[in-house]
Amino acid sequence: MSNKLTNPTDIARETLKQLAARRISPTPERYEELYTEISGIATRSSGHEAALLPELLNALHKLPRQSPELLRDISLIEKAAQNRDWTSIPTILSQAIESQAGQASLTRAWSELIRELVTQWDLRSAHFSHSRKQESLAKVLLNFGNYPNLLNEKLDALVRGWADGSSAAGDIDVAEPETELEPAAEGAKPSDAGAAAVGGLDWRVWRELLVQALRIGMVQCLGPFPELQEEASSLALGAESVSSEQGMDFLAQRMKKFWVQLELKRENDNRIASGLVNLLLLLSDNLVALSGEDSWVQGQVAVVRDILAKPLSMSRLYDAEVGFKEVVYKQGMLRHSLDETEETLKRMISLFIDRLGSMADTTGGYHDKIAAYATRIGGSQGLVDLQQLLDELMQDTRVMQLDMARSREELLAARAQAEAADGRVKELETELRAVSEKVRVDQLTGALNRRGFDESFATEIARVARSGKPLCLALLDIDNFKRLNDQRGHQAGDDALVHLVKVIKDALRPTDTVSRYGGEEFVVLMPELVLSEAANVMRRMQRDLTRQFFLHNNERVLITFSAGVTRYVPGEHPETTVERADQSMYEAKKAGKNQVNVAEPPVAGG
Ligand SMILES: Nc1nc2c(ncn2[C@@H]2O[C@H](COP(=O)(O)OP(=O)(O)OP(=O)(O)O)[C@@H](O)[C@H]2O)c(=O)[nH]1
Repeated sequence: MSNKLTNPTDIARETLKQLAARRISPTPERYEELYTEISGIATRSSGHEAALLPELLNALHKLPRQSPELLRDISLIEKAAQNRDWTSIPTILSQAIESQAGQASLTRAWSELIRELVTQWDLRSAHFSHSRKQESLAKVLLNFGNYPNLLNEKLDALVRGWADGSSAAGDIDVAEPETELEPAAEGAKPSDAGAAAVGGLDWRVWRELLVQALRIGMVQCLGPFPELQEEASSLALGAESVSSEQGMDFLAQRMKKFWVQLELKRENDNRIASGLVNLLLLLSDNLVALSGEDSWVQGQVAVVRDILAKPLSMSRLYDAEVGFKEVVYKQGMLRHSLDETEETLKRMISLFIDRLGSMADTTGGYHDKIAAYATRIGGSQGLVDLQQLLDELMQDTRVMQLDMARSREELLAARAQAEAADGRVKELETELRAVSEKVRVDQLTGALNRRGFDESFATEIARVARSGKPLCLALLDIDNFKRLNDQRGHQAGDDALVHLVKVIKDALRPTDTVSRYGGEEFVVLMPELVLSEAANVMRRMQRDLTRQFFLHNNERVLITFSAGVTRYVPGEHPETTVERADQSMYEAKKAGKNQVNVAEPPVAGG
C-alpha cells in the first residue's frame, strides 16, 4: 500500500476489511499482525518476519531444481507461517537448502545427459534394437516426464545401460513413481499453479502438437497403408478430445502400439524397396548379356544402372521416366520400320530362290530337250530331217536364252533391292544408336540431363587438370515454380522450363553447358571464367529474363531464379563443388530469391 494510513480509526477499518478480503480468521493475533502491516509500524518482531516471508518463498520458487522435496518444504514453511510458528522455519529452510545441494550432486547436467542420449541413440548395439531403445525411452518419458530429478536419474541409467550393452538396461525400473510425490509441475510455476507442464510446456500444448503431428505428418503420408492411416486419424481424434493430463497417459499407450506397427511396416517397406532394386539390377545384367552387340540397349541399361546406383529420389525417377518414354516411343517407330525392311529383304531372298528354282527347271527342260534332240539327231533320216531338227533346236535355244536373260535381270534387280534393304537396316541401326545417345539430353528442354552433366563435368575437370584454367559452376533454381504450376497448369510449367533454357543458352558461349539437374534446377558450367565473371554471366541471364518474357495464353509471365555460383577447386570431388553451389543457391533463396549468391571455396588448409 503506497499511502500509509495514519488515523488509528482508518487503520482499524482497513484492517477489518483486509481480514475479510484475505479470508483470515479474525483472532486477536491476526488482527494485531495485520494492523501492524497496514500502519507500517512494526511494534513486534513477528511483523518483520511476516513481511519477509513472501520474499523468502519467492526466492525458494526461483531455485533451479523444483524437486518434490523442495515443494514439500515450501509448503511446510507456508504452513508454519500461517501458524505463526516462526521458530521451526529456519530448520525447514536449512533442510531445503541441504536437499537442493544433495540433488544437485545426484543429478547429471541435462546438456551432458542429452548429448550422451543422442550419441547412444544413433549407435548400433548388439543388445538393443532401435525399436527396443524407442520403447524403453518412451516408457521413461511417459512415467517420469513430470518428475525432473527422477527423469534425470532414469534417463542416466538408461543411457549408461545402452552404452554398457548390459541387457539389464532394457529392464530398468521404469514403473511410475510413488504417488505421494506430487508432480513437480504442480508447483513449478508459482504464478501458474494449475497448469501441469512437461519440460516447461503445458500438456495442452503437447496435445495440440501431437494432433498436428498426427494429422499433418502421419495421416498424409500413410496413404498406401489404409489401416495405419485410419489408426493415425483415430489417434488424432482421441488426442483432440483429451481433457486431462491423465487422458494423455492413456493415449500414450495407444501411441506406443501405433509406433510398433509403423516400425514393422517401415522395415517391410525397406525390404521391398531393396528387393526391387536388386531385381532391377539382375534384370539389367541379363538384358546386357542378351543384347550382345546391340549398343542402344546397352545405353539404356547404363542409364537404369546409373539411377539405381544413387539414392532414389523423385526428381531422378522423373528424369528417367521422361527420357525413357521418349526413347521407347522413337524406338517403337524405328523398330517398326526395321521390321518392314527385314520383311522386304526376306521377300527378295525367297524371290531369288524361286527364280533359281525356275531357272533350274528351265535348264533341266533344256537338257531333256537336248537329249531328245540328240536321240532324234541320231535317228534322223537325212539332211532335210536334220535341217528340221536344227530349226527346232535353234528355236528352243532362243527361248531359253530369253528365259536366262530375264532371270538374270530379275536376279540383278533382286540383288539391288536386297542391298538397298541391307543399307536401310544399317541406316536404321545408326539412327537407333543416335536415339540411345539422346538419353544424355533432357527430352523436354534440350538441356543436358544428369548423365550428360556428369560426363561434361568430368571432361571439363580433365581440361582444368591439363590447362590449369579456371572452371566455374552455377546452380540455379526457378523461384516459386510450384505456384506457377498450380496457377497455370503443368503444361505451362513445362513451357516455362523450355523458355528458361532457351534464354540461358542464348546467354552462354559455345563452350558453356547447361544441364537439367532436377525438376526445376539447372547447372551451368562455365570453363575459363573466374568467379566474378561467372556471377556476372548469371546476373546477365536474370536481366535477359526480365526482357524476354515467358508468354502464356498471350500473357507475359515473369520467371525469376535464384542461383549459387562457385569455382571448382582442382582435386576436389565433383559433388563437393555442386553441394557448395547448392548451399549458396539456398542462401540466395533465404535472402529473398531472384538473386545470385557467390560461394568462394574454403581456403586450403585453413
Ligand atoms: N511443370 C513441371 N513442373 C515440375 C517439373 N519438375 C518439377 N516440377 C514442379 O516444380 C515444383 C517445385 O516446387 P518447390 O520445390 O516447392 O519450389 P518452388 O515453388 O520453386 O519454391 P522456391 O524454390 O522456394 O522458390 C513442384 O511443384 C514440382 O512438381 C517439370 O518437369 N514440369
